[in-house]
Amino acid sequence: HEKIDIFKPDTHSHAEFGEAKSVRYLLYDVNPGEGFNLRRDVFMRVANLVKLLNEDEPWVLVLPPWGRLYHWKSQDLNQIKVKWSTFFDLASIREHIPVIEFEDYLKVMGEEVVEEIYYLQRYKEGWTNGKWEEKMDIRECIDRVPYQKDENDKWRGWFFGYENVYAKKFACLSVQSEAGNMKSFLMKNTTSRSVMLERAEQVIHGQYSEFSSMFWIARRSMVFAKHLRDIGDEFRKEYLDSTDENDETILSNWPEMKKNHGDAKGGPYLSVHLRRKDYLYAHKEQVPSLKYAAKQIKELLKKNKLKKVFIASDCDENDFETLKDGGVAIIDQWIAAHARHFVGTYVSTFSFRIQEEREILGFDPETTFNRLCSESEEECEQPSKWKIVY
Ligand SMILES: C[C@@H]1O[C@H](OP(=O)(O)OP(=O)(O)OC[C@H]2O[C@@H](n3cnc4c(=O)[nH]c(N)nc43)[C@H](O)[C@@H]2O)[C@@H](O)[C@H](O)[C@@H]1O
Repeated sequence: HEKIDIFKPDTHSHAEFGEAKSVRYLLYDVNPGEGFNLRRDVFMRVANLVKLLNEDEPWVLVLPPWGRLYHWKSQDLNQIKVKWSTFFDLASIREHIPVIEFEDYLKVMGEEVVEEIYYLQRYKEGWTNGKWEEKMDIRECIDRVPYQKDENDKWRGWFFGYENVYAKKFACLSVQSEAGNMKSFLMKNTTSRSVMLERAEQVIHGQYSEFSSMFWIARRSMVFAKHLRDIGDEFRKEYLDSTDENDETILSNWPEMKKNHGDAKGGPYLSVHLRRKDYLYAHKEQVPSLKYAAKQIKELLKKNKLKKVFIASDCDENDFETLKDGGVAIIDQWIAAHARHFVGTYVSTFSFRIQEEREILGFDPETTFNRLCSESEEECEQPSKWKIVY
């Protein structure tokens, strides 16, 4: 079973670690309230942790099936146990680290089990003396945790909708840490074949922030699945006169792809990410009315000498048909990422992911780091420019 071929021959082979070190599996999950695009950010942190672990031991990251997402409202679609390959190109991710789908992990284990779970939580006492200090300690659980021991001493909880899965060990771990610093904890304090970090969003990027190449390597490896890109490309061609050849947005294998700002021209359209729903009350000071959004869009079209606009939105009118909600959102992002000029919504991670995609494609940052303003803002601060680093 261990021989499942997820280690690319050119990265880490089992032999490199000697026969004594058998493969270990890292699982993780995120607070159920978090949206798709924040989850992608958490993936990057955990992926880089696995990258670091692989310097010393062969670890494989188990990709947490998508499902039960707060924003995925289409009722008639079966939206749990959704594989990562539905949305992402696993071969591209494997150029960075070894990964495996949860279903395949269960097959490898031969039993529906996770050996140990650490439920990450904050420190009860908060930050002491106001300064950040890296630390982690096994502590009593602060919140009521969604895992309980059954009569056979098996820990039961939500394992992505797989009902028979259980854990052998469970503990709460208070953390104030960069993801990368979990490495020594895992190597010193755990020995089981599989370890799960629950509430993985508790660890931060740290030195692997947007400003470092490590962040961007993980980000670049998250290539969208080809079947979704194809739908987006078809749409661009048919309705927006946009092709990669004309727009200079040809995607190559990410480790070889290195673009300069301004290399990409983009399709002859303006793209807008117009976030509505919860943002209408959560960020009401910074989110425009539809009328004011239309006014800004008209001005931008004129200024950029463009005639067409592509609007990605979570507004109710969208007809999602039979595509899964996550799939539609990816196609929206893909199309928005290929426009000559982009304007997003204040602090939306959905907009941030589009901006990163445009950095990878090589757009001039002036065409990327923009957002819509609300009529009530006196000063409409534009997003910071998180430029790609190689
Ligand atoms: C700070 C963060 O704010 C977050 O929202 P935010 O950033 O907009 O970004 P997301 O976390 O992705 O949440 C928005 C979700 O709404 C849908 N959605 C938003 N915009 C569009 C769009 O243009 N087209 C389509 N098709 N779908 C869209 C999509 O399912 C997406 O995952 C919270 O969800 C996070 O958990 C976190 O708290």
